[in-house]
Amino acid sequence: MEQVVEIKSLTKTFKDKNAVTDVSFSIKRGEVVAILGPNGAGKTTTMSMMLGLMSPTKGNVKLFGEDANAKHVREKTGVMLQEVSIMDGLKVKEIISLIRQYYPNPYSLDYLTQITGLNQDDLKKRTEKLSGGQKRRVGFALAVAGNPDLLFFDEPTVGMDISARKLFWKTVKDLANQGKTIIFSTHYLQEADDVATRILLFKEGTIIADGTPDEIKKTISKQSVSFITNDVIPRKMFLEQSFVTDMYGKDGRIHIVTEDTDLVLAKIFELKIKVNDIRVEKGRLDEAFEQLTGEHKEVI
Ligand SMILES: Nc1ncnc2c1ncn2[C@@H]1O[C@H](COP(=O)(O)OP(=O)(O)OP(=O)(O)O)[C@@H](O)[C@H]1O
Repeated sequence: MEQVVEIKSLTKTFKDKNAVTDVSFSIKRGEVVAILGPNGAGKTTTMSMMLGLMSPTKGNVKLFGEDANAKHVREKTGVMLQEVSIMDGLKVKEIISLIRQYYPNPYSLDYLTQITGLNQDDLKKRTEKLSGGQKRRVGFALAVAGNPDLLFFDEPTVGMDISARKLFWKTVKDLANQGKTIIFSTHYLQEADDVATRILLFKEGTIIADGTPDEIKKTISKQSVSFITNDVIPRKMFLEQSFVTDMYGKDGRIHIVTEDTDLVLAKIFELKIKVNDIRVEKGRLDEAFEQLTGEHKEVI
């Protein structure tokens, strides 16, 4: 299958701090890739380099086998950044029409209004009079206007209300079904789980996991048993059990990460530990995220 994005040994250093360190990956046509990671993990920096908006300190980026700034690469690429900046002084309809003109095979204005939920009143508004949420809808329309093969969205749903979000993801799925390649960053893990065919998980400037949401959940996120207790938990004894892989406290609950929740429950009952509100949890993406990025732990 055609490689749309190829990134080799990408590094970006700001003063003497590495924001991105030796990152390599490629993305094929039709993939929907979520870029996840905690704040400061290097997601935006990587996206900026992919788009040719920032030059790498080392390594290189190819989009459609060429430089991201090449004219016909730009014609095939649509972008919606975190800060949607739209030219003031124009009506929404005028700016969408203006952007459509740059492209050889743009979507119709009707299609763009339908997929973004902009109504006739919105189209007549001057861009500086738009609310934050309306601005994002316009930003989305502008990103898609040229009927691009490759779309980048940096935290696209921040500031969108629930109906705008729903419509946005429905459209992304429709665009993916048309064979478009889509790359987005988000802090809403459910969005990645629902929409992405692949997740790239960043931490401290490197990729620490790369796979489908199911692969990431299955291979890394273990099952766990969690509960509330006032008893002293024999931590060392639990950690010595072959089926226990981790144990930690979070939000007043003890979590025992395991390959076999039945054995953990049996142990709890055998030891007669007084526990309340027992929850047995199978792998979830947020757990995988927490385990992989180490964002959850308190010492117990
Ligand atoms: N222009 C800059 N100058 C100096 N340091 C920068 C610059 N841009 C980013 N950084 C640093 O690079 C690191 C990665 O930042 P980046 O914005 O790529 O993270 P991110 O994963 O997108 O985070 P967030 O989820 O908060 O948007 C951070 O430590 C950040 O402080």
